[in-house]
Amino acid sequence: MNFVRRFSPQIIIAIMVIVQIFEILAVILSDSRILALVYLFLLNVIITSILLLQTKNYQLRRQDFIRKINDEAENSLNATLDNMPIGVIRYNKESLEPEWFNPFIDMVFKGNEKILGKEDIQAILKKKADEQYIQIGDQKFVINLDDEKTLIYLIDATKEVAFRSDFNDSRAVIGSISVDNYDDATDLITDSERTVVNNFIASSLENFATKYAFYLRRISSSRYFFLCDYRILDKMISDKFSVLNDFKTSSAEKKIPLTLSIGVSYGWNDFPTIGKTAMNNLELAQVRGGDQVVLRENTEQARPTYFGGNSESRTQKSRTRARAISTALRTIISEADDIFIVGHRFTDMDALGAAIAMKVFANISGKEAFVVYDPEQLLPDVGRAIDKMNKSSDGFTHIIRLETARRIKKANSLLIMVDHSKTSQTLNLDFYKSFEKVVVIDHHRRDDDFPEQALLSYIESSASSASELTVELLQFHDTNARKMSNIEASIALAGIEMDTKNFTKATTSRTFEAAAYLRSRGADNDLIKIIMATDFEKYKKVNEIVLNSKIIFGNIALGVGATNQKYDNITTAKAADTLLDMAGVTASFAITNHTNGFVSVSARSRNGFNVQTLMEQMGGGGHFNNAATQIYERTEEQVKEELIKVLKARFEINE
Ligand SMILES: Nc1ncnc2c1ncn2[C@@H]1O[C@H](COP(=O)(O)O[C@H]2[C@@H](O)[C@H](n3cnc4c(N)ncnc43)O[C@@H]2COP(=O)(O)O)[C@@H](O)[C@H]1O
Ligand SMILES: [Mn+2]
Repeated sequence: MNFVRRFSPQIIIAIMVIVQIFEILAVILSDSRILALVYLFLLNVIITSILLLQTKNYQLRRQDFIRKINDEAENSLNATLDNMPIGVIRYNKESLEPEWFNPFIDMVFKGNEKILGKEDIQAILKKKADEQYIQIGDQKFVINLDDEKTLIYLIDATKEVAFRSDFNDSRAVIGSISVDNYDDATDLITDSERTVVNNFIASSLENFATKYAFYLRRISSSRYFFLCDYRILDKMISDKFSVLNDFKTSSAEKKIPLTLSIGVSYGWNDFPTIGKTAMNNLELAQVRGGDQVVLRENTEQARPTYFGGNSESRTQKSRTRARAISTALRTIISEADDIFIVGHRFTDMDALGAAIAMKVFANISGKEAFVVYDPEQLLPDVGRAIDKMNKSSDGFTHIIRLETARRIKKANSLLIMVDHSKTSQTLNLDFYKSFEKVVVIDHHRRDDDFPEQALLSYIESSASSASELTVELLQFHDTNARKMSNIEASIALAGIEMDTKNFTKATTSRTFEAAAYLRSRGADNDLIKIIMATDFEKYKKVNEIVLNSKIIFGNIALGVGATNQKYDNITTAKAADTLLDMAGVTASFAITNHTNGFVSVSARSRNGFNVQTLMEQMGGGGHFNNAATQIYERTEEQVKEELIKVLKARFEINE
């Protein structure tokens, strides 16, 4: 009864009064009832007609009204599209040509003296796929996409981005600086010379602080810390922490062999944990060989970024640390039921030699110890060494297979990881995970994939080999309780020989001391030669890679295996070793298809060329001049291209 609402109450009362009057008149004036009924009928017809007319008028007026509202809405939508600070673009799905856009888009693009074109649509769609803002002129826009209607909405986010960047820039940064090699460099000098060194360090670091305007504080002659915000850290990152090089160069000019290790962390609030992360980063920078910055945000999932690392590790002259580690290790071993020792995957001679030295160490402490190997990952020379051990007169040699180790391991057993510190490189990840107590002894630069709960870690990247490190620990623990057998000493010496390429690389006086100790324990050169002998067919395969090599960038040798052939680690490693022996070669790389389905790269270098960081960029690692990587789902050719790209970036060659 909508139409009734159109009459006001006064009109309805007036109509009803009139009707009432007419009805009274009709009854009074009519001579008969029939006539009265006729009058009343006519009256009803008139009233009904009035009401019907009223309804029709109302409906017509209502349609006009709706039409008017629609017109107004459309006008204001157009006005909004024309005036709102949001860009709308419709594009052709196939050609990506723009079909229509609102005046705002016209204004943004014209303001930048551009006409919206297909390439702009492509750029917008790409940015959207990368979940990024698009920058047009000085403005930044968030992109919203309606795929179905091929509509792009660009929402101005310039202020939001600026605000966010201001916000991020104000994150707190804590840095911890340590001068590498300070103790050794100042050990034997006079007090006045030491003052010169201290002044040099202080003034260099003050210059660093003034250049970037951060707060620097000295803790001791070789330790400093600094505070700043992310805006300042960002500048240091852009300069790739040039302070490392500046410091190294000017200290070399002054004939002071010093470098810096810096640990930096940043984040929101929680300053104690930012500081703690910075300290952990500093430790990581030092064990990776120093002369570098390790930067990691103070969040669980953040990964470290490395800068520098362009110096080879300096030998720690002092053996105090080795003695302290030897003592700490003795305590840990004495608290365990028994000891299991593992090397890395495809355990090599150095890992086996180190494991055997650790087995003897545990035996001297009165504990039963087992060297674990995996027959599925057995290198020929390691296989020969294990055979020799098993045939020796020592009886049960305690060199056991992985499956046996799994069976006999106890809840309170200790795992010693030798010659590796990355959990991803351990002989068997599940076996590693089954231990609550872990010790790590390694000569590789430490990486982030480090065992979380290591009770003790002894990482000395300046040592030639893991065998050298463990033999040194053993020397501090040598008693008459249990002596190394001839075969054990031979295998440990074979480990040192393998990693030093027969004492031609990475040796220090400590390497020769360890070797001399092993000789005194009966290490036998003939036996070592038999164990380390090269298989004739393997030798031919090494040559296959060497013959298929060329010199790139003037002094880099790059050898590639035959595409239809598969090679094992050692063949690839030996090819890289051989290539490095060529005259004028500073670094060598061998790329092959590995028997296990990935593409393998072995990298070797000399003269201060860091191949570790190169291999890290390609997902691998290793040491400063002996590194490698394994790459899945790529061809040899693709890996070669990637390596060349990484080398170009190293040499700052633009494509
Ligand atoms: N993914 C990785 N992450 C971190 N570090 C890695 C990774 N992959 C390899 N590495 C480390 O890189 C170096 C070099 O490895 P490589 O395979 O090129 O060479 C090693 C052995 O294959 C090789 N080797 C073993 N036996 C012999 C032998 N009889 N003659 C010649 N060469 C041999 O020597 C390298 C052993 O190096 P070590 O383990 O550091 O002692 C290496 O450090 C990997 O751990
Ligand atoms: Mn090894």
